[in-house]
Amino acid sequence: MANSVSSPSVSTPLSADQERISLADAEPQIALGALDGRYRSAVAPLVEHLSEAALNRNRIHVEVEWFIHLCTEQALPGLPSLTEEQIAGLRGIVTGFGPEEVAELAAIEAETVHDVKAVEYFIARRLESLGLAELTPLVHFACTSEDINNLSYAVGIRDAVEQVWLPAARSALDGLRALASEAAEVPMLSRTHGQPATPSTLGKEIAVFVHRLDRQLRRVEAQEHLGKINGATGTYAAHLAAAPDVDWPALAQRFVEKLGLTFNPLTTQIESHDWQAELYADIARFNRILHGLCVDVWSYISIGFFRQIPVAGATGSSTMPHKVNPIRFENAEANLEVSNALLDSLGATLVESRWQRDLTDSSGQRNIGTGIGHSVLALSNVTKGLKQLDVADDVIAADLDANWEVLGEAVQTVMRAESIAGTTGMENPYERLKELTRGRRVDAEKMQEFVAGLGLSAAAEERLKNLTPAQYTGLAARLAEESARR
Ligand SMILES: O=C(O)C[C@H](Nc1ncnc2c1ncn2[C@@H]1O[C@H](COP(=O)(O)O)[C@@H](O)[C@H]1O)C(=O)O
Repeated sequence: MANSVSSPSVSTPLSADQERISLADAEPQIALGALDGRYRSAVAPLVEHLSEAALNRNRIHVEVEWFIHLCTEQALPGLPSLTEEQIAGLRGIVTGFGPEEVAELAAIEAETVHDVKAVEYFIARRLESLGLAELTPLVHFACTSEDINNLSYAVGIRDAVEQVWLPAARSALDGLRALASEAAEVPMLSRTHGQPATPSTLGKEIAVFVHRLDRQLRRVEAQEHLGKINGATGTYAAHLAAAPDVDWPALAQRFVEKLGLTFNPLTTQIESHDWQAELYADIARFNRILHGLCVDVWSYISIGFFRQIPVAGATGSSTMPHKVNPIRFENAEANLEVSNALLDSLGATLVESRWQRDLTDSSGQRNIGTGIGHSVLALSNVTKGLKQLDVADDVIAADLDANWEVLGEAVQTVMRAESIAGTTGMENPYERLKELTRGRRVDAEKMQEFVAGLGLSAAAEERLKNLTPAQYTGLAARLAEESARR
């Protein structure tokens, strides 16, 4: 039979010949990325530490402190002692670095086509008004750009993690701890392989995540931030050429430690970035565990174990008015995945550099803020999502009551103990319970009838007669409570 479907129209698409207002040229600029667009408010605190402007402010900070350090240490003949006022003036270049200065620096960089050289010229411009014009050669003295960059990144990453990521992670953990404690005694059917298994409590299952996330968080807290300032190939060659009698490694170490960093004594041109890879691996592992939590909570919501508290005025679905969707956890899942894609890539690529350096790390590191930003965004959504959950004890209880066969494990284990204690008739406990329960639904009556017919000792029979799936939770409540208190 001939095809009766007519061929598609070849008329011009509707918008092709229509003029549109350019979004790319709009002022103020429209963000390309989601973090600077719809999610800006959740990640704005990171701008202080990991934006390009913050990197430049940190570069100015490092250059200025190096200038002061060289004077304080009298590293070169002829260096003056700086007055308090001059030191304050120099540090004022850092504190006064705002939007106008960002634009000024960008204009200098447009000429130098070298970002760190632009910072050097920017500082030099300001020395005159501080009465320090004759010390212009001291700016960036004996430094290669990476001396400034590695220290600036280390300061920025440290501050971003300490002041933004860790507090966000701790907030999410506080929410989880509260849930673990609230649901510590709520018995819940477990599902291993997705099939009914020995019950637990909802709180204990959440506490497992708290415990795991907390361990990763402690690794992040303990992370060292390494820095170096040893010249173009890590040999202090220029330093020694200019001032042979100075103990430059010791002077450099004092400087790095003054910045609150750990001294790296041996490098090529670049700080090796191994500590960054360690940090990103730890954050990525934290992200992965949190992703697991989001998936589990999503699934518990889906089977009704959590009810979501509707937010006044909010809409679930654009067409199905009854719905409250678990969007906070879904958003977090997606952002944790994006975060890890970047953090994994950074961790893998930053630790390699050809010979004494290549510049791939420079371009890669521009994405640190985005990598950490997507994790911060996910954390903020998890924290919000947890606040909108209500434990549905009734649904969880009904699920448990429909699965008495999970007591099979308890009965066969008691029978083994009875057999060892000398009670007769306890042969083949596992096999007998398998016959009763495997792949079958067993209700309370059937299970109790089975137990009564076993010939157990009076004490064991009493214990099993009173056991329900809801009571067969072992130490789950205690484990959850102890963990929530830690
Ligand atoms: O102290 C130095 O500069 C030594 C030099 N190595 C470099 N070290 C650090 N930065 C350098 C280097 N080379 C270039 N650039 C400048 O890096 C910027 C790279 O820009 P992007 O690709 O956007 O990250 C961009 O601004 C580049 O100009 C060397 O020859 O070994």
